[in-house]
Amino acid sequence: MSKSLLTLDGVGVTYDDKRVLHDLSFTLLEGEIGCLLGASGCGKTTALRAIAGFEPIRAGRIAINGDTVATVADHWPPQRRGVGMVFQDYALFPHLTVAGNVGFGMTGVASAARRRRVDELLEVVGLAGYADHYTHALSGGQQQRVALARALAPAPRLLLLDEPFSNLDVELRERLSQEVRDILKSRGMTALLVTHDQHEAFALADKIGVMEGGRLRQWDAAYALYHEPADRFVADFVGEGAFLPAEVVGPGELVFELGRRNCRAMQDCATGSKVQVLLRPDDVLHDDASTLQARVVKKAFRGAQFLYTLALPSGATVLSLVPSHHDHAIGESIGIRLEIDHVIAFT
Ligand SMILES: Nc1ncnc2c1ncn2[C@@H]1O[C@H](COP(=O)(O)OP(=O)(O)OP(=O)(O)O)[C@@H](O)[C@H]1O
Repeated sequence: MSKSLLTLDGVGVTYDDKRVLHDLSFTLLEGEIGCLLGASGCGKTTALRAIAGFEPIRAGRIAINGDTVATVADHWPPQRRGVGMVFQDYALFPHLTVAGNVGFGMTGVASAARRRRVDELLEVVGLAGYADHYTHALSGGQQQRVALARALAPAPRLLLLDEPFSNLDVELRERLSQEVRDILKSRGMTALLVTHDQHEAFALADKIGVMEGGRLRQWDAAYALYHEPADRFVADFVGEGAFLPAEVVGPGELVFELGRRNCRAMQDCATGSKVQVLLRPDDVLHDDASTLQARVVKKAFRGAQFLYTLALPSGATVLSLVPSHHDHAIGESIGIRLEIDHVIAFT
C-alpha cells in the first residue's frame, strides 16, 4: 500500500485575526497528483504557502513524508521541508540562462554533476538544446517548463504548483497540463496544484479538493466529484447540470418530471419530502423513439456535440449533450431518455 506523502489534519490559517483556512484535512499518497480547486479568494494559495512553510498555522498539523513539519507550536522553515514550488509568474531569473535557472537551487553539487542533471531535466521537459538561451527570449510555455525543471532539480519530496498555467492561452494550457502530468508521473513525483480552472484540475489531478470560503467541501477523484458530489455547492461548481424538483415517495424512491428512480442517499428521507435531483448533460440522452418530449430553448455548438438546453412541459429546463449531426432548431421538440448510473439528490 502506498504511504501518505502529505497529510493536512484540521489545518487553520489566520491573517490579522481573520481566519482564512478552516479545518483543512486531506491526504496525498506518494506519487499522487492532487489539486485544490476553487474560486478566487477561497484560500488555495494560502494552503500552498502553509504547506511550503511560508505561513504559520493556527490550528492542526501538516506532515510531509512522515515528518510533522507544522503544528501550532512548531514550524519547520521552508528549506527543511523538501518542497519544490512552481509559481504562477514562473519567477525565473532574467539575467541567468536556462541552465543557470534550472541549476540555481542545486547547491553543494559539483559543477559537472550539476550540468549533467540540468541537461537531463531539460530533456525531460522538452527543452534539450536550450541550456544557453536566456529566459526572456522564450515563449510562455517554454518558461513554464524551465520553472518546472528548476523546481524538480533539487529532487524535492513534494512539488507545489500555484496556478502554473494561468498565463498561457487555453489551448497551450490544456496541452501543457497533460505534458506536466506525464512528466510528474514518469518521475513518481507527488504534487499538489492549485487552480480555479476545473479542466486543468481534471487533466492533471488524481484527487481534487473543492474549496469554498477557506473550507474543503470534498476531496475526491474527478469522476466522483462529477457524478457523486457531496453537496449542492460541489454539484454546481464542478461540471454543468440542472436540478429538477422531486418528491420522496418511499425509502430511497423519488418521483420527478422525467420518471421514477431510486436514490441511495435519500434512503432515510421521510416520504413526502421535497428534494432536488441533479441531472448532468450526459444523463439526458436524445432519443427519437422516446415519448418524453422536450423543447429546444438554447443550443451551443461544441464541435463533436451540441449542448442543448431543453424545456420540459412544466417549464423546468435540463441540459443534454447530443452528437452534433443531430442539429435541431430552437423551438423544435425532441425525444429524450434518461440514462443515469447513480441518482444524486439534495434536500
Ligand atoms: N497576506 C495577507 N494578508 C491578509 N489577508 C490575506 C493575505 N493573503 C491573502 N489574504 C486573504 O485571504 C483569503 C484567501 O486568499 P488566497 O490568496 O489564499 O486565495 P486564493 O484562493 O488563492 O485566491 P486567488 O486565486 O485569487 O489567488 C482572501 O480573502 C485574501 O484576501
